[in-house]
Amino acid sequence: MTDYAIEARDVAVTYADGTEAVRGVDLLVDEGEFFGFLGPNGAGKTTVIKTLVTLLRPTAGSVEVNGFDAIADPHSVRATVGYMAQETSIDPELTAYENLRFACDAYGVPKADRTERIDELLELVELTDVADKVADDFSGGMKKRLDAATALVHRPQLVFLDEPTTGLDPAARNRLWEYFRRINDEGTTVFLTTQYLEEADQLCDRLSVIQRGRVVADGSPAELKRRVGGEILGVDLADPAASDRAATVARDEELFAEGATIERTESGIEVTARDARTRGTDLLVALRDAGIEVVGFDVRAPTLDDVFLAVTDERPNSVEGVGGESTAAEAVRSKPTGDGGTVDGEGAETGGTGGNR
Ligand SMILES: Nc1ncnc2c1ncn2[C@@H]1O[C@H](COP(=O)(O)OP(=O)(O)OP(=O)(O)O)[C@@H](O)[C@H]1O
Repeated sequence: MTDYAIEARDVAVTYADGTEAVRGVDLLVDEGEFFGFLGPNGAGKTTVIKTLVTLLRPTAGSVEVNGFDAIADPHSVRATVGYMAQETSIDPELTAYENLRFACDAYGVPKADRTERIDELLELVELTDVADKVADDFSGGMKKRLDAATALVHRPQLVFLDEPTTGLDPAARNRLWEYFRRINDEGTTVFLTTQYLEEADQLCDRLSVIQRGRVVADGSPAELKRRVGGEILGVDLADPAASDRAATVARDEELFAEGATIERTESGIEVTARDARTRGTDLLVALRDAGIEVVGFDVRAPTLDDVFLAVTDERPNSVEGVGGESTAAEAVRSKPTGDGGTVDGEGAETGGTGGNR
């Protein structure tokens, strides 16, 4: 047994059609941690989750979940995890209550606990009033809420939530966040993927970012934001078409510290720099001297959106860094220690195998 809820090393998954979905992924998640797993569409998040919950067998590498070997002992893994998949697992012909009772059966929840557990979960996901209605009549959001509840009936040691709040309105999302926090506070390890970076920021102790099947960054939200390399100065121009010229002005080596990045935006430019706040007014003066009219500006701390865009290089209209070779992407990718980082792995030839929960 380890103290890790998840210890995955050098994991590769190649699908039967030859798609190398995951390569050389290392993931170490501590017991009790609230862990976020982010990445663009098709990066390999669901493939990793399915491997961790034993629905897919890795092509290479080792996976231990809650101290059990996922390849040699998948049943023990499944008994100790909950999994809320992206695609619904609820039965549309059953009522909300019946779906939860069915999940209690499937997960072996003691009979004496079931009524209280189901009532609590129905209330949590705001379905108490429709407990006796069939799920087929539910909206997409209601189905999602019911789905989340079914993954939690057995109070698993570790729960995988694959985009659990997609499609929920903010109030329902907030209620789920509260519940996820509460179960995490009670000791449940949470492994979350989400398309809402604010959600990851609010909830997660630590994050990994996966891109094209490889982990490209990890750290706490605060660490990752620090690695963006300073604060972000946004400048709005009267004529956004002047953003090229404005970027050239901002690239002047006299202006910002080494490592700054300048990017064009729809309304002007954005400068990410350690000294963005103190040197911002110098940039405004330089722009005025160049005959470029500024209509607004602000300085803000980086968000996880900035981290994500920097690390995945997906921010449009990116302009090269100034006065040095470092860019925001490189800064975020560089890690102080070697654990949990990117490891090159060879794709093996066998495809993944499916299984049941
Ligand atoms: N059954 C499959 N057979 C072949 N390729 C697959 C299969 N499932 C997924 N893939 C491919 O593997 C890669 C990773 O997919 P995966 O669903 O794990 O990504 P993801 O990060 O979860 O994406 P999303 O955010 O869109 O759900 C993609 O290129 C995808 O097309």
